[in-house]
Amino acid sequence: MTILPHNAPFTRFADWFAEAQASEPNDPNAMALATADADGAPSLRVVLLKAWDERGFVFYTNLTSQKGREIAANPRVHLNFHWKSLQRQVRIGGTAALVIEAEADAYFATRPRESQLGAWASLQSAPLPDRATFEARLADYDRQFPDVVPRPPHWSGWRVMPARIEYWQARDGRWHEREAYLRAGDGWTHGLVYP
Ligand SMILES: Cc1cc2nc3c(=O)[nH]c(=O)nc-3n(C[C@H](O)[C@H](O)[C@H](O)COP(=O)(O)O)c2cc1C
Ligand SMILES: Cc1ncc(COP(=O)(O)O)c(CN)c1O
Repeated sequence: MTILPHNAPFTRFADWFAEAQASEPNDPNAMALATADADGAPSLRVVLLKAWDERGFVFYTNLTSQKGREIAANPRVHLNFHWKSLQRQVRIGGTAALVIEAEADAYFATRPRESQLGAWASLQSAPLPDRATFEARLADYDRQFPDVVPRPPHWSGWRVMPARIEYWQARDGRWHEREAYLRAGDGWTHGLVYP
């Protein structure tokens, strides 16, 4: 099998993502993120892609959330983009690693103040007794940080470093096209998959 250059699967991602950004009415960067707990039980939720390059695909979240705890214990994850109007799906399987502090700080600084305060006030995935409790916590942090809101230590980014990337394009009669890239050393192997 041919070994393709290191950037081979990413040029297709660049094309498809640009087309999704031009055509999807909402959140073209939304992707489902699957994690598994220590017993192998899967869980799935949507997060937003905030950066990507040949190193991987970055999203930000609370590190003490369910997903944060699961990834810390088992960094093997899966991502799925479904661009409905383009009838396309991209599946990315790989391993997550925390972004460096400076990268997380730089992204956090671009977020609206309300979102920054939310990152402090939300004990993401923990039970919330009532909405007023969350609102009181938001008000507390609003007072605590009258100027710049620093990035909370429990909030950062994960970069999913892909081991497999599959591109799926719908075709008439369900005769879809599937093309998979598998990491092989410094490069990638590539092949078609039955629909
Ligand atoms: C379109 C969309 C985008 C979202 N983006 C994020 C995100 O980037 N980071 C995040 O922590 N939660 C995001 N959420 C909320 C998550 O889906 C989820 O509810 C939350 O992270 C808690 O997940 P967990 O309990 O499995 O950790 C998003 C939800 C939707 C519907
Ligand atoms: C709780 C939460 N955290 C983080 C994000 C990431 O996006 P942003 O940084 O644009 O808020 C989202 C997006 N919906 C979110 O809901």
